[in-house]
Amino acid sequence: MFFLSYFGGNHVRSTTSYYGGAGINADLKTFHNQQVYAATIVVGLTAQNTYGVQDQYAIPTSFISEQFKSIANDLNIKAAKTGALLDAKRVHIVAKEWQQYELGKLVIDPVMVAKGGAHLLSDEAILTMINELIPQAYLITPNLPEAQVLVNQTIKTDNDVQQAAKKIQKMGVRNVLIKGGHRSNSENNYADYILYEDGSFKWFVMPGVDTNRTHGTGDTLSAFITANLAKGYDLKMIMPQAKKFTYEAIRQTINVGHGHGPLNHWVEITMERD
Ligand SMILES: Nc1ncnc2c1ncn2[C@@H]1O[C@H](COP(=O)(O)OP(=O)(O)OP(=O)(O)O)[C@@H](O)[C@H]1O
Ligand SMILES: Cc1ncc(COP(=O)(O)O)c(N)n1
Repeated sequence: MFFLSYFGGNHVRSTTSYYGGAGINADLKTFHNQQVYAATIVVGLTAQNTYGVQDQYAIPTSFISEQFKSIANDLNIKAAKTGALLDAKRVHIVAKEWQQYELGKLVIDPVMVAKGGAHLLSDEAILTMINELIPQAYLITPNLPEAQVLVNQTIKTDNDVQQAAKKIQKMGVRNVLIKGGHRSNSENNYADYILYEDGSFKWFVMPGVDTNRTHGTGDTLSAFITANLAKGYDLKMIMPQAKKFTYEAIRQTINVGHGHGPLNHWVEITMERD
């Protein structure tokens, strides 16, 4: 799924999940926290909770196109993000519609597999994403397993991460953020790596929080970035605050559900204030 947000002329988008922790819900909560107006284009629905994804339902492509038209004919969109796009047909329609309209900066969160193991992007959709969507994007934010699939290589060392980011950038996306939530180091730190469009790069390192309440961490990080791109902030300024927001949303835990719980989207980290 996939959706949009809007702030006095700005827009964002993402995925859906209906118990409230990941996908569209994590995105909407983050956009609201960051004070951007959020609107959505829903590409698919999931039945899920903190135990996992129980079912999913793909929205007909004609209806996805109709949603694009409704949004583009009315709102002044400045940035948008994708979430789970499910299959090749849906990646194709999103890429095609994106090309038609002026919708600002596109952030791709290439959601492939949910924490519980459910596949939210088919194998054949990955090629469509590489060929049709990635070349249109301002930023892509794969986690380590997703980066491995995109480059078709195992990623173990810091050097592997850097090489993978270069390879993904060559696919046509301007900036590449490889999230490190699936690989803590010997000091229990999680390191995210970003390769910027000017060729410079940076590692963002934060201590690991010992918790299983990490449902929607990637959605939250990419939604924070998208919201602040919509507000006009520079990506290099946004990154440290995005990492801090996600870290605090994990650390200041809330007790919801019995499995992989959601983050705390009430934390107060903004671009203006720590
Ligand atoms: N236990 C943790 N403690 C601290 N930071 C974490 C932890 N788990 C993940 N992170 C951070 O959360 C962000 C998201 O990374 P991650 O690799 O988990 O994304 P993801 O797998 O796409 O998440 P999701 O699929 O839940 O949306 C990164 O900044 C990562 O470093
Ligand atoms: C619709 C949707 N989008 C994204 C995720 C990723 O979140 P996680 O990996 O934490 O399960 C999800 N579970 N559901």
